[in-house]
Order: sequence, then C-alpha cells, then structure tokens
Amino acid sequence: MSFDDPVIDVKGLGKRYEIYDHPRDRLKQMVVPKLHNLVGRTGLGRNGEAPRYFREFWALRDVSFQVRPGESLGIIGRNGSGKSTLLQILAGTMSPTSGEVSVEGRIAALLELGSGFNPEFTGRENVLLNARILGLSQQEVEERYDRIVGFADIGEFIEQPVKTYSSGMFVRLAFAVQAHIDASIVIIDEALAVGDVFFRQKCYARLEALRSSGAAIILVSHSMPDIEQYCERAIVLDHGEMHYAGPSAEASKRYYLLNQAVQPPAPASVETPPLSAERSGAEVAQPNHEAFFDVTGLSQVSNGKSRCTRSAICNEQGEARTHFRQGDVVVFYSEFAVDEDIEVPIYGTVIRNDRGIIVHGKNSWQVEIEAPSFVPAGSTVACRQEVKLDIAPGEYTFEIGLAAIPAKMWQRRESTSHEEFDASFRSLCHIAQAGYFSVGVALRHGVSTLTHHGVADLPGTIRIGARTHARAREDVLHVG
Ligand SMILES: Nc1ncnc2c1ncn2[C@@H]1O[C@H](COP(=O)(O)OP(=O)(O)OP(=O)(O)O)[C@@H](O)[C@H]1O
Repeated sequence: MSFDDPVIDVKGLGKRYEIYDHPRDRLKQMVVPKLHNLVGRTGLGRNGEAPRYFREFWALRDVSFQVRPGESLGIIGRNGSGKSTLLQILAGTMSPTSGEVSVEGRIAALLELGSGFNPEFTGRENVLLNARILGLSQQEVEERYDRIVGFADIGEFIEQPVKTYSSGMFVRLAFAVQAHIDASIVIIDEALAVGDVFFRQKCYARLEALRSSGAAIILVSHSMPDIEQYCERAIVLDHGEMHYAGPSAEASKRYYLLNQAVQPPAPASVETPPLSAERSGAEVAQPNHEAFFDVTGLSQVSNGKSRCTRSAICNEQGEARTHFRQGDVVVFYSEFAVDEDIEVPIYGTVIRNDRGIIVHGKNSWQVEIEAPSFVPAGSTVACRQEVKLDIAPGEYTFEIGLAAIPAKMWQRRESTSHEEFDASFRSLCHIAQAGYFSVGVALRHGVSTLTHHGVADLPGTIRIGARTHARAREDVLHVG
C-alpha cells in the first residue's frame, strides 16, 4: 500500500433497520417465515412470499467516500441523519446492509469512551488492560504508560477504582489510552466536547500530531467552527444520503442552509412590492432571494394582527450567510404584515449562545434611527438590523420581534425612561427560534486570529509604557 492509497474506502454503503411496531412482531418474524419455508418445501401449503412483520428504514443509502493518510474528514448532519450509524460501521461494530467498506490499519474509535473499562479496576489496571485490548504489545504498553497517565493528568486518582471517577476523569483517561495506540485512523464522535477547555486543547494538539504523522481523522461534530478548523473536507448527511461532499467551509454552509429550510427563489410575480410610493420611515435594502428562510413552520407569538411573512440572514451585501467570522457583520432582515393601524414600529433581535445566554439584544428604540410614525392596517413593515459579530467563535441562535409604541413617546424619547418605555411597549409578533448561525475565528492576512477572549469583545484600550528608575538601575549596576 502506498502513502496515497485510501485507508478508508466506502462504496455505495447502505444500512437498513427493521422497525417493528410491536415487540410480538419481532417474535413472529423469527418464527413465521421459517414455518412458511418449511410448509413450502413439504408442498403442503401454497408457496408464496413469506410474510413480513417489520417496516424497512434506511438509515444510510448509497454513501461513498475515501480518506487518505494524513487527511481529516468531517461528518455533519442533523440529528438522525445517520452519522453514528456510519461511524459504527467504520469502527467495525456494525455491519452494513449493502455496499463495501474497506478500512486499512488500526482504528482508535473515540466513540463510547471508556466502554472497555472495568469499573472495579483502578485507573492503572484499566490503562494496562485497555491498551492491550486495543492492540499494543506488553512492551509497548509499559513504554507508554507514563505518557498516557501524564496526558490524562488525573493525579493520584490513577490508583483508585474508576467507579469513583467523575465522568470528566473517566473520559480523560479513556481518551489518553486511545490517543497513544498508534492508530492509523482516528474516529471521533464529539468526544472532545467533554472535559475542560485545557484538556480539549490538549486533545486537539494530540490529534494534530497524529494527523501530521500520517493518521487519518474522521470527526463528527455539530460544531461548524470545529469542522472548519480541523477538517479539510466534510460530508453532509441528510436522511441517510450524501447531501454534499467537499471543502469543509462549503459543507458547513450547506449544512446551515439545510437547517434553515431555505426557500427557493420566489418567482418575480410574488415578490414583495418595494415600499416606494407609500413608504414611510427609512429605505430598507432587501437581501438576495437565497438569503430568505421559510418562516411558515416557525412558531410565532403574535397579537393576532401581525405576523412575520419573510425573514432572512445574510452579509452586508445581502448574500445568504449562516457562517461568519469574528468581526463580520451579520444582517437580519424581516418583513411583517400588520392588519391593524399601529404607531411607531420597534424591531429587535436577540442573539443567544449555545448555553442559552443572551450575548446581545438590541431594538430600534435603543439606536438613533428614522422610523414611521404611523403604519396603517394592511401594510408591510420591513426591518433590517446589522450586528458586528465581535463575539466568541461558536454557534448562536437568534430571535426576532416587532412591537409598537405611541408616536408621542417616540418624539420625546430623549426624556423617556426605560420604565416608561416598558409600560407603553406593545409586543406584536415574536419568533423565539428564528434561526441560527455560527462564528469562526477571524482571518487576518490569511492567518486565523482570535480577536479577544470570552463572550463579547468590549470596546476599550490598552496602553503600555515603561519607566526606568535611576536608583534601581544603579543597584543593578552595583551588583554587577
Ligand atoms: N437500532 C435501530 N433500529 C431502528 N432505527 C434506528 C436504529 N438505530 C438508529 N436508527 C435510526 O437511524 C437513523 C440514523 O440514526 P443515527 O444514530 O445514525 O443518526 P445520527 O446522525 O448519529 O443522529 P444524532 O446526531 O442524533 O446522534 C435515525 O432515524 C435513527 O432513529
């Protein structure tokens, strides 16, 4: 085998599950077809198709790809798209229904970390046993033991039974063993999401070292920044089928578009008329058609007289985007149909991180803008908000909302308190889970750069000066 030959070669892979509506159907399926065949052979009965008591479900269909030494491939897809099934087939713990899978070399499968550990044994005993099971010779295990334990860094717990470990310690030890077995293929299923950030950094550094020494890496993750950062290529699975295979940046875009249920470009005839003759307030630039996502399936909390008819997420040029970099500007655009007269419309968005924490929320009351002072029933309110993403890399959701306040209050907003505003503010329509996007690290001169640490990049300055004290210098000189 040459260095360029694939270590993983998957051709036309399919996996079919049998779904039984009742447990008794499983039993019938085990017995009845056999009886049927028997009766058929004896010629006592009619020899037709044996009855079937299950429904077929294809978790994977016609999946093909190759991975070469030193390559890293990302696998992405929504829940239930077939990722775990694919990994289990690659790891050899499940057999495919159709197609061919060829895997060359030793696999480190970081799938169910620690599943080979015996809870009664100490960490030390489990390392020695597990490393042997994973293919190291006794001599190799002894040589690497200190490195493995050093990597796990769980201190004196190594001499305790693993049943006393926290889940984090357990995973650290299991990962440490897998990362030192000289695997030529490393399969990871979001295993790195566990453990603290220091340990995660160590894991990624180790993966990078394994990859540069020629190991092939397969990483399954819902984190698009991780996929983009660690994989050159990725495949997007959708309902068990390969929706896309190619560069990971493009794959993550396809994945987000898939999730946003993007509307096909609307025919010209149903285009929303520009707010021209009757327009009040500011001119609101519309994004391109492909940036719009389908809001019909989203749950809207409305006063019954307003509803969001279209919504889009894009960049400043109006191009569809769901993946951004730190410092980029995201544009949220929404249109609302109002079936009652309202005074000043207020539009706002809220951005939350993957832990549900509000990272940023702002509405049009909080910025100096021009707004219509009266919107008659039957109008469309178009809103566009731009936000500079000076936030941490990660995944975010956004919510959008429209409200109204009396025109009188808008006119004297300089002197209106937050409490007064809150009391007069009338919510018209709110979508709590409008969509999501991801933020990756910034690129400066082609080099990935973390612009700040933490959730938000707060405006501020840093100054550095140095003062040399004559006395201190003399002292130093005397000492010399
Ligand atoms: N043993 C099984 N019997 C029947 N259906 C199954 C079985 N295991 C998985 N499935 C179905 O196969 C599909 C793919 O499952 P799989 O676990 O591979 O998806 P996944 O992409 O890994 O999802 P997740 O992101 O939620 O882990 C799902 O619809 C799942 O319900």
